[in-house]
Amino acid sequence: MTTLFQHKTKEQWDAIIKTACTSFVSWSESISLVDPLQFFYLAEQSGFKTRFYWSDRNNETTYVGIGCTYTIVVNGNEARFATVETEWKRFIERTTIHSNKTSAGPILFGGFSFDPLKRKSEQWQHFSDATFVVPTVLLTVKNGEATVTITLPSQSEEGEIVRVQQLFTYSDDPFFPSPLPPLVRCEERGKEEWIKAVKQVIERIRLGEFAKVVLAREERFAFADRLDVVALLERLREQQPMSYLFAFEQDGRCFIGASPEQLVKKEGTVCYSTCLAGSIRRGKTIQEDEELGNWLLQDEKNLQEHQFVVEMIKEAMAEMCDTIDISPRPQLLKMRDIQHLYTPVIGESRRNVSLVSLVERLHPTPALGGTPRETALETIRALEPLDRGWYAAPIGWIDTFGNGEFAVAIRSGLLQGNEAILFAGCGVVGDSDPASEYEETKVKLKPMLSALGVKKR
Ligand SMILES: C=C(O[C@@H]1C=C(C(=O)O)C=C[C@H]1O)C(=O)O
Repeated sequence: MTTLFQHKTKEQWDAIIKTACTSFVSWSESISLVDPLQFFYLAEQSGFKTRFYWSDRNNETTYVGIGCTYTIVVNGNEARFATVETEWKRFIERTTIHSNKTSAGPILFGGFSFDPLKRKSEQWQHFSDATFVVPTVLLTVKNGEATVTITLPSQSEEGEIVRVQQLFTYSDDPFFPSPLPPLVRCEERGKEEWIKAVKQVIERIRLGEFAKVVLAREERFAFADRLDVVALLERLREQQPMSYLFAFEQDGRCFIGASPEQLVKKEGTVCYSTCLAGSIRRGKTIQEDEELGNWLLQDEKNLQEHQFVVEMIKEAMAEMCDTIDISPRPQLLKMRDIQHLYTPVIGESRRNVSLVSLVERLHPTPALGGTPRETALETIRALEPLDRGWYAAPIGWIDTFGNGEFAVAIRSGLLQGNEAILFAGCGVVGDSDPASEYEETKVKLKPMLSALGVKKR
């Protein structure tokens, strides 16, 4: 065990890099346990412009990525999933990997946009339809053990190595996230327009055009000062311990959230997915909470919304898996601010089924798009008064063995300087009531709002 690579001299680094006859070199070492957030914080201190944070909903795996040695960017609808997969394979072929553990090594981390056919708005200009990075420095914390993986081009610039070294020299500094600045303004955008869209969708469902469409909206918040991603992550980690925590930051813009929804996870041939749709707030007392939960478990409208998701995920998993296991009825998933109908799915994947092909097949499920998928997407494109960008889309990681996990990036927002843009949506079916759907989006904004310290509006 070493403390964060401090022992390595410049000559030793040079020796590792220069002996590689591939384009990239990656090596991993165990280090003493470090708070992943402190590591994330160090990136800024050392002047790296790209960083990401990921921890899964069971807190089994946390990744912090700093810098970017390799980037995959795809714009447009054509083959964005296949391109990410091919480019990742190409990268692995061109890299010498020194790692003493099978579970440690470089990963590819990134996300997709919800709908590449939607015209990109100004705020999402810097987020492509697929952006994935292999970080220069990766911290992996798995089951209480920490590993650092450094990945560099074999022709690394002198400065790059110095910067990585510098990162480790800061590593013992205490970390002080800045306090969150007070809210100065909030903008509830297009409430009337959104409610009108919900009404239109309800009418068209009743006419039999489609069965379910998810409509989302955004709210904008301006603060007195710059928002500190570290402070926000620290609060999300404390307030939403059962969620996927994610942040992807490039050049001062950060997409961040705490999502309860797994899209898919692959571990060897075992695949996991979840159906999550149908929602109600948490009760103020234990009794009220139970009553609300029981109501949700029996409410026809919510069960129908949920069933569309179950049917689609079941069908997709059955195509990709030899066997699947899915419970016959939903259970409750209780998060801090909201409870959902929840049905987990497990499958044994067919040969040659990759994680990225599962992501492609599953996105968007009717929990975020609708049923049937294509008509729902066209309706969202035409009626929804916003560009979702990376909201409601897959975000996650893949390792060199093809294992990895993607969450659905909901309960999320985009941070830029003093501003936060938050997103929330809900499934609309024939029996939906526009005013209640609007209230539901308010509940779904709560996780990000509480993390931002915004209480009553
Ligand atoms: C669309 C969101 O959430 C999705 C929609 C749900 C619903 O309609 O009940 C529940 C969980 C999520 O799949 C969101 O949080 O923004």
